[in-house]
Amino acid sequence: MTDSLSSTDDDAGHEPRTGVLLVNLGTPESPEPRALRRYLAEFLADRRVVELPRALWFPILYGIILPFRAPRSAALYRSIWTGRGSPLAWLSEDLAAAVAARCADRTAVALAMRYGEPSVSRQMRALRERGVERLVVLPLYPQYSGTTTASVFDAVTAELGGWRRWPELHLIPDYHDDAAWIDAVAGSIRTHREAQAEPGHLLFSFHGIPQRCVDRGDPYADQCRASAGAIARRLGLEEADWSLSFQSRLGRAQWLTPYTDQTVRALAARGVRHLDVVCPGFAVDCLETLEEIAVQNAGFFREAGGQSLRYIPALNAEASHADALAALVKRHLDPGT
Ligand SMILES: C=CC1=C(C)c2cc3[nH]c(cc4nc(cc5[nH]c(cc1n2)c(C)c5CCC(=O)O)C(CCC(=O)O)=C4C)c(C)c3C=C
Ligand SMILES: [Fe+2]
Ligand SMILES: [Fe+2]
Repeated sequence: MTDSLSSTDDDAGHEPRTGVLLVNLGTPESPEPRALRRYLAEFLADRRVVELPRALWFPILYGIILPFRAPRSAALYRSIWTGRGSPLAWLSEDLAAAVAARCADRTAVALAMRYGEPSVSRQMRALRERGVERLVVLPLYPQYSGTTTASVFDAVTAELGGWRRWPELHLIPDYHDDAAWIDAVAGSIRTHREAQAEPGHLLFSFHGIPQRCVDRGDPYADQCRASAGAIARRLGLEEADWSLSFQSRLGRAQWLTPYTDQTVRALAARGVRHLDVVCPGFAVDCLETLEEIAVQNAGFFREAGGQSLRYIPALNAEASHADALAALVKRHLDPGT
């Protein structure tokens, strides 16, 4: 655990000890089919992620999806694996350490994964052992979705179901329009584009969700559009300079459109030679950015006649990112500041 609790804090007055739980999605433990099966089985059995009746879904999951997808996904993960393991895991750890360094005394910061380890339960218990009486939960998803954010909150409240004494609990549902976060993303885009000889068209690509979720009231798509609009305005872009699309579709149902793969092909066909792609729904880089965008979609763009697709990395553990998240937590606890 990363924290700023020190031995002298016990004498520091009446402020409750605060815990900040950052939660990301999770990632397989190794890029091997067995680990992928375990990870995907937990992820795709979550009712927040796949809403089909279990009697219908489990035979498809165990009979078709896991046997076919686990080896294929393992090979993709192998292509992005590093000496420190899965990028999502260690980039999230580095981000949590950077946020902890910016938090007040008597504040402990922990990182949990919704699927796999370290689990939400384990990290909540660790914070309890540190004497935390006030808990802030910040899912590392800028835009709220029932499929991601609500699933994190489910895990938190399921763990609390077994606690005699609840902490003072604060849930941060999203930060899609947070000014400091918008500035951080815009600043990163500007820096990357200024380093290019020729400016490109800017594509905002967000992870998709099934259209049905949005039809039933999920605010995710509206928040993605609001984030992209605010970042584009901050950059002073004209409407014609940027586009928005949704990636990572799974299965045959209708997902949010336009799809990223079709969009990059259409932009190339329209004569766009250089395409800058940014994924502001991902706090840190992961399979869906490093492989799906930077490799797979870069290939689609070139096949369709484009010259170069330039992926702009996630904010990861950058100072501007940690500053924005630490300020978000602080403001949530002290709205006057
Ligand atoms: C950023 C927000 C995310 C939303 C919304 C989301 C919805 C969603 N995802 C799936 C299925 C899969 N996603 C996978 C990987 C993955 N997804 C996110 C984030 C969101 N998902 C991240 C950060 C990652 C990368 C994890 C990593 O280890 O790097 C995968 C696994 C990879 C693969 O096999 O392709 C699946 C499967 C659904 C069904 C869904 C909404 C219903
Ligand atoms: Fe609160
Ligand atoms: Fe996903």
